Amino acid sequence: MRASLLQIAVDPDESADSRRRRVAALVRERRGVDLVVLPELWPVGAFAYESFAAEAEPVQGPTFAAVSAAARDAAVWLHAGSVVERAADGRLYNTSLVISPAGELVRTYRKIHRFGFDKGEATLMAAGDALVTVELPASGAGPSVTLGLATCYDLRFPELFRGLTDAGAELLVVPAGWPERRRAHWTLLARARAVENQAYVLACATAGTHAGVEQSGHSLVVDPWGEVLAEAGPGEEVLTVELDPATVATTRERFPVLRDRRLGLAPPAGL
Ligand SMILES: O=C(O)CCC(=O)C(=O)O
Repeated sequence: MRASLLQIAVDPDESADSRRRRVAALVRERRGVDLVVLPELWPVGAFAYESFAAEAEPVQGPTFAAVSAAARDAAVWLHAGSVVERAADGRLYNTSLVISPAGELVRTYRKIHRFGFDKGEATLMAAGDALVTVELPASGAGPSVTLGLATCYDLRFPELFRGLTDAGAELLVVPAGWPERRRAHWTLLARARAVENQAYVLACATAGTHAGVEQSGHSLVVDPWGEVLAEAGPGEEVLTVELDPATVATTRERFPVLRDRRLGLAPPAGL
């Protein structure tokens, strides 16, 4: 299968509406690939905390309207990155959307680990509490493949990814708005999650600078052996890779580390 990661620049001189139109046009250009992935909170900017409330939208709000039509026109599966969701009870969530080639919303994922410690997203947004996978059905000569969903800061929590692996995930998809100053962690953790779960990692970051935070760019795709198949530079870029989902099963068969897990170990003895 072919996948494209759209590493979108998020800069303050472009409105969310203008970026939605621009991103929809980029998605339309991806006709012919199977899966397109967008970054975290690209309409508003992951660090534009002051704009979260004003730019919050329902799951099927303006971002969904713009990109679902583009997914349908291009006939691609679209992981649309995330939006600031305003839920029915008024709470905000960092919510990812997965859209079918027919333009239908098939799955949402509310970011589980909120970034900022006692500030920013961690105080402005509510946390999701459910693991989410989505199976893309077989198409043409390609087999079905199961995506496991995570968002940005989630990348630091290996147990979430192990849970996705246990639920059958073969491609771990991680939209992000990762700061440049911690880029070394981004690439290291993306490779670690691929190696330890023997799965593909598709990690799609933003570029540009917003709210004074320079974004890392350097989206990357890692194979189940931990090899980086492709890595973007710092600016806006489309990264397209060829993946073979069968590699996940063959890697797990030939080097069956997951089989050697020891669950239910006794806790350390007390004093
Ligand atoms: O963990 C990090 O260093 C960055 C996380 C982050 O920026 C986010 O989750 O929005």
